[in-house]
Amino acid sequence: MDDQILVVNCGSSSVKIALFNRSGEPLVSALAEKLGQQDARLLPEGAEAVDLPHKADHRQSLAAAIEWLQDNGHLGNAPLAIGHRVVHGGEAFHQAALLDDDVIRAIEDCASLAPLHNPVNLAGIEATLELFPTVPQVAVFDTAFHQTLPRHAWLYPVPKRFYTDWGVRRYGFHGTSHHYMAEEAARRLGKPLSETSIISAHLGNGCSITAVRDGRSVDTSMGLTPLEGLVMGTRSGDVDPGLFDFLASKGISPEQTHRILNRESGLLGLSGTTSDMRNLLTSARDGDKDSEDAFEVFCFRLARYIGAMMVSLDRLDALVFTGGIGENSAEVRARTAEHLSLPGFRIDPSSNNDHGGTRNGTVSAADSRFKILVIPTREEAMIAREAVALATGEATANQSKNQ
Ligand SMILES: Nc1ncnc2c1ncn2[C@@H]1O[C@H](COP(=O)(O)OP(=O)(O)O)[C@@H](O)[C@H]1O
Ligand SMILES: CC(=O)OP(=O)(O)O
Ligand SMILES: [Mg+2]
Repeated sequence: MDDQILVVNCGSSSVKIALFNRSGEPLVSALAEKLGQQDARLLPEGAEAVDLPHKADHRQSLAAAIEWLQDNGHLGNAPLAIGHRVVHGGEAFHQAALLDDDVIRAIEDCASLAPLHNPVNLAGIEATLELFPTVPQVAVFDTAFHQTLPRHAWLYPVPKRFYTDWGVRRYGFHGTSHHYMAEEAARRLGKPLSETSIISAHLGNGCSITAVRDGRSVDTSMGLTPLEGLVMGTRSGDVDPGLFDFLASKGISPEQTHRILNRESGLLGLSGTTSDMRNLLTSARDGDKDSEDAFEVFCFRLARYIGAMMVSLDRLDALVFTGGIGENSAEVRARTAEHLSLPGFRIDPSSNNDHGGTRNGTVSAADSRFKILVIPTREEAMIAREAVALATGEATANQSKNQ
């Protein structure tokens, strides 16, 4: 009972927790949502929703979620190890790290680069340190997998001192998911990871795309912060930097611009109604022009980035779709592939409609120049794996594969 691994993923308005056994098999998970609101609640997998304290914050929700796991017999006195998703690790972390005062300070130092993410990641860490002071805790960074980017891919063409003085560069995010995509694609293709080259499109609320060459991240769409790149639920992705000046001339402050580009743009900004792709597709099918626009811009920009990622590869074994949108939206995959007929991506409509369910995730047509795969992401399982490895010095069965 005391060999479970607890994984904590504190997002901007939610906390996801998941419990795994020591060999990395999932046991149970729960989502605490609407944090800071009147109706904050805990949604345990396969069980009744539980009300959280009025306007519960991350710490209170996490404590309530852990209590639920214990009261319902899923978790003993304490887990064997705890793994935390930490979004920004700057240049300090090329891999996961056991939490100590120095690591916590380094995460605090990166908070200004990921203001929506790192402070809540730290709140989760503080909460579990308080509850389980003797359990080893591990931080798994979104940025770590991208520390292999070549210099030409991470340097921005701005005065060099911005990098040397302030660390202004491309870091990249969702690395845990892109890393898993590369490993899982390699497994499905029957190749070693070190000989597998893919383009991985992680399309959730946040969206990013990564070129993985022979198992290493070589280009990625997110940058200094998780705002650059693709269109997202509420984030704009790439815009003309001239927009900042223009908005300032209209009396919009830098703080307002930050809020608009992070929270009021993307699918929400264009549709005017929703940041959620599922709702957007329903409105677009009902003929709502703004939702159609949002869908079209999302797919076009994604296709453009897929083309751009090919520049960093000398061979492409598969284009991989993942995340809530990538795994579930046949429309997004089909429309994106339509823009990519010149390089030779072709979707097989019937496999695409069942998300590759009968073909081991393959949704490309027989005459497609490149394989197209749908692979469900397993960020929490990857975090559990890293936590076991660091806390116990053991590699799990999964981890020794493909290396
Ligand atoms: N069946 C579906 N069709 C289209 N989009 C979907 C579907 N299911 C989920 N999504 C979309 O996936 C997105 C959420 O992705 P997810 O990876 O769960 O988010 P997060 O980044 O918060 O983990 C939302 O835009 C949601 O509408
Ligand atoms: C880095 C990032 O964008 O994360 P999320 O998709 O969880 O918002
Ligand atoms: Mg996600």
